[in-house]
Amino acid sequence: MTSATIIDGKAFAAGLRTRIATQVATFREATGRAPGLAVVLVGEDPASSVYVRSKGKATREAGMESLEYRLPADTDQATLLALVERLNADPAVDGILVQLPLPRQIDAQAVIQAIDPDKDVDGFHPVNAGRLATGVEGFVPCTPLGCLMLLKSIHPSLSGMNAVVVGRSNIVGKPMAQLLLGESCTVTVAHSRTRDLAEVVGRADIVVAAVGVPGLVKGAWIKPGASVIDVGINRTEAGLVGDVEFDVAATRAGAITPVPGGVGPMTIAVLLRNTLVSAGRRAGVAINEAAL
Ligand SMILES: Nc1nc2c(c(=O)[nH]1)N[C@@H](CN(C=O)c1ccc(C(=O)N[C@@H](CCC(=O)O)C(=O)O)cc1)CN2
Repeated sequence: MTSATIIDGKAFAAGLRTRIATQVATFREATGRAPGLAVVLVGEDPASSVYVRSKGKATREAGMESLEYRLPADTDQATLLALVERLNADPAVDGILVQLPLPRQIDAQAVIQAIDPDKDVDGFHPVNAGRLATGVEGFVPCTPLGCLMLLKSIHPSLSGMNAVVVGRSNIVGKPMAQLLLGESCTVTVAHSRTRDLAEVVGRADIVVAAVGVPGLVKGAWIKPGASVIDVGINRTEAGLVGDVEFDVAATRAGAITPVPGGVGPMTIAVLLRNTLVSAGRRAGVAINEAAL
């Protein structure tokens, strides 16, 4: 029996997108132009193509300008870097995003590092990782910031809570840990070499699972009443599943995100938020971030 509150990320993201659209309209009145987001897709990975299409649609629905660049799968690194340089120099572009994963002939780190950190609305550039780690204003990666927003909708203060992040990727695990530390949580980052994961997870008031292994986090490990955020999006024969064994976890957790409809929709909504914030900073127009 499900006893947990199911955190409706789809509804939360829809509300965020509406609030963003309101401030985009104000920005347009003040500047006479729309915030611009450039999205670059290399190749035809089916999931990436869907995400890029969704980003373009959401960008336009928020009243922003969407610039889409679709390059063939055999694009070489120099061509991609030249496009990034062009976008860096374009005053109509407030945010640049190169969809990941990239084909193997391209060094993703080199591409990320070529993006102007002040247009890096993905928050993947090492400058933005450093800003997050040191508490300086920058851009925070969309998925972990979306997870934090969902958590704060349940617990307005996270101070003093034990948080366990399962996964140590640069895109989710590490920035998630930094964000939770910034909220005064006691943070543990668990990974593939962690001993006794069950015991580590069992101590957590907050569990964020971001490993990409279907059902790795067992429901029986969850401390009764804990909040569980499942970042996993795994395509299996049974359909789309997360990293958490949802059915059992939902009988123990206080609150839990579903897959799909939990964290996923927040990724695109936060991308729009970061683009609006970037446009505001670049144009010297105040954006009310607290109202987003
Ligand atoms: N440059 C980037 N690349 C990638 C990112 C990113 O943030 N920046 N994240 C992911 C993919 N992603 C956005 O790009 C993304 C993933 C999932 C969803 C989403 O809404 N998921 C739905 C399920 C959709 C489905 O059926 O596949 C859900 O969980 O409900 C949106 C965006 C990797 N690459």
